[in-house]
Amino acid sequence: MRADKPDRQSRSPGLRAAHNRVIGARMSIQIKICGIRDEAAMDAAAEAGATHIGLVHYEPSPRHVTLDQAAKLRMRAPSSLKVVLLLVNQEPKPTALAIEAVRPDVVQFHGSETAEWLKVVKENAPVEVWKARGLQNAQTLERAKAYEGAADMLLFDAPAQKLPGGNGTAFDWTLLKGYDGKLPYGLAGGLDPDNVAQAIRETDAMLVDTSSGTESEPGVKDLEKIRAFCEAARNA
Ligand SMILES: O=C(O)c1ccccc1N[C@@H]1O[C@H](COP(=O)(O)O)[C@@H](O)[C@H]1O
Repeated sequence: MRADKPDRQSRSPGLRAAHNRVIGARMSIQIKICGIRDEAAMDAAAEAGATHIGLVHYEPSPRHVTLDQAAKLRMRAPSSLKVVLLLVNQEPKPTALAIEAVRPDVVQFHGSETAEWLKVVKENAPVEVWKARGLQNAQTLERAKAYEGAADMLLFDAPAQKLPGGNGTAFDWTLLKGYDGKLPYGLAGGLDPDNVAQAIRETDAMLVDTSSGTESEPGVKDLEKIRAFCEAARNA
């Protein structure tokens, strides 16, 4: 399923998959490069055809950017890129301040935020809301349905480790074959230029997201890997 289909949320997963198989070649996957910390990486992502960049505002992460740095990158972002602000378990006031300072297109909640909390954010700010979920088994997939009506998209990632995300580990994508929820989903966790095409072919994800897989070391983007990731995703 791809985001540019207006009826995507009402289509059953079985029909969605069939739809992708029939016209997938004409529809484009959305590509997010997360952990952007400077303009060179942002420009490389835009030139390579990424649709989204992620700015991680989470101090324990090697990709952390301050609100000031995030706001500057946001202001200089090319119009082809949607800017995603990544937050982890922020209290209501810091969340509101972060959204006001950065003015992102999307907020990605990557902690244990509840559906009720996401609804409050959506009611108060003109942003798209994504909820990341670490996927362990069929039960965690089922529990993700709690975000229907609260989030615009789910982002399935590997279960949390040292960090809640950004650990460079993949999960068992076959779990997603059992997904029968109403929300569209994106795929994250250990994606890199070598496995992203397979991930797109084997799942019904509308977006692929990479952080570690496009770095030379934690927190340092590799521009060549960004290009290779986008090319592999576009050609999948
Ligand atoms: O990138 C981070 O440092 C990060 C920190 C805290 C929460 C999420 C984080 N990143 C997100 O994690 C997934 C997977 O990343 P990876 O490709 O496996 O490194 C992705 O959604 C990032 O946006």
